[in-house]
Amino acid sequence: MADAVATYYFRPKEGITPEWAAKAIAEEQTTGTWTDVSTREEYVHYLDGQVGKITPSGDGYQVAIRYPAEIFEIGNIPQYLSVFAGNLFGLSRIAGVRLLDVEFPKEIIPFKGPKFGIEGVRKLVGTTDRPHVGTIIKPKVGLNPKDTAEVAYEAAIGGVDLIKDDETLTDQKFCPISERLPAVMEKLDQVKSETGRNVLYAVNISTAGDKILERARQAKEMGANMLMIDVIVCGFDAVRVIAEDPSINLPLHIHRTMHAAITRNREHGIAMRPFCRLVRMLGGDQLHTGTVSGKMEHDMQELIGDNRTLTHPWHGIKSVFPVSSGGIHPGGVVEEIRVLGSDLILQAGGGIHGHPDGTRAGATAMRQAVDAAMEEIPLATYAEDHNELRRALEKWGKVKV
Ligand SMILES: O=C(O)[C@H](O)COP(=O)(O)O
Ligand SMILES: [Mg+2]
Repeated sequence: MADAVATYYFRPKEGITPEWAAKAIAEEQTTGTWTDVSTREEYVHYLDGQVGKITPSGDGYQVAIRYPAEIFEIGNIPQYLSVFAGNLFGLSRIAGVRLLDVEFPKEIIPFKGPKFGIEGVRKLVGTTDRPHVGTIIKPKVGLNPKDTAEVAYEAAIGGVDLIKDDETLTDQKFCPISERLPAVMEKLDQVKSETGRNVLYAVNISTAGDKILERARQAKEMGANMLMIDVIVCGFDAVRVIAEDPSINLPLHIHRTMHAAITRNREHGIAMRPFCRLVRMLGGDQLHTGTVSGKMEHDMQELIGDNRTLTHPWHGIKSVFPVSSGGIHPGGVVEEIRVLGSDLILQAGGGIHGHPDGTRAGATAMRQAVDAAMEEIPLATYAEDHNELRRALEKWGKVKV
């Protein structure tokens, strides 16, 4: 069996050598502890972590640690995480340590991955190469089911391919799924009969571990055509449970609320990359990875690499649609596509519902911006005879998000 290799950035505290720190990580995560122990029998050493070459990186170092495949309980993601990303973060002689990436050998990926992937989602929507445009209904909480459906209709008729709930909207009293989902689907059916376009609605089924599968099945019965999961707060296994259930068979939109508590610090925590790999192997079809032009903190090189991790060939597992979301508006669309390519979902909440002429015009403006980018026509030129785009650029063209 091939080994798994995890790459870490780390910075030892003063007086601690990088060699000591890297060995401490490898030992803590495999067969050692803070001192030698008489119970570490000779026969357990085949599970030892192997420390690779240590190279300087920023204010610290980078190292690859090889974990023998046998240390993993195949298919047990909580256990995998405890190996790659467990106790090591708390070692007090190391000032900071960040898990940057994991090379997973095929042998420890017993999962089927996305059922749809980029190609499958494109088929549902009926596109070939342009980026998809999505919207998050705003305000993120508070609207009743009827108004939610009305906003969804306006966005869909204006041109979006995808509508999604926001991360904090689940099944509260003011907008229960049992009323919201049928109301939105009815409006999307109306859009289908009026325009022929198939628009997806990712209803947020995030909930407790013992309820999520039931909630997913109920959503399917109520006519859902996509499901959304907040992966960090629900846990990675939530994606697997839903993706593997044969009765569901719907594309999964994966939001990463809370990720920045883990991913944002460049010196400590876990980069987005390992999360991208986990979501892909576990069956997410779309995943938020960040934006080039939006409101959330990001590192451009990491973002580009994260999106590639989702879209490039990998162990024969289907690709995942990367989602740019958070402070996106028509003025940023060209830059997003230039840097991230067109296998991308551009999702705007404020950047659609905040359009001076309302949601429908906001959705149309986003689509016009995508068309301009695909036709390689400068946005300002395209806006001259596309009123919705012009009005959006007047409002946000010079705004620093
Ligand atoms: O969940 C998201 O991605 C955000 O709610 C995006 O909202 P915004 O486009 O208004 O920033
Ligand atoms: Mg949100």
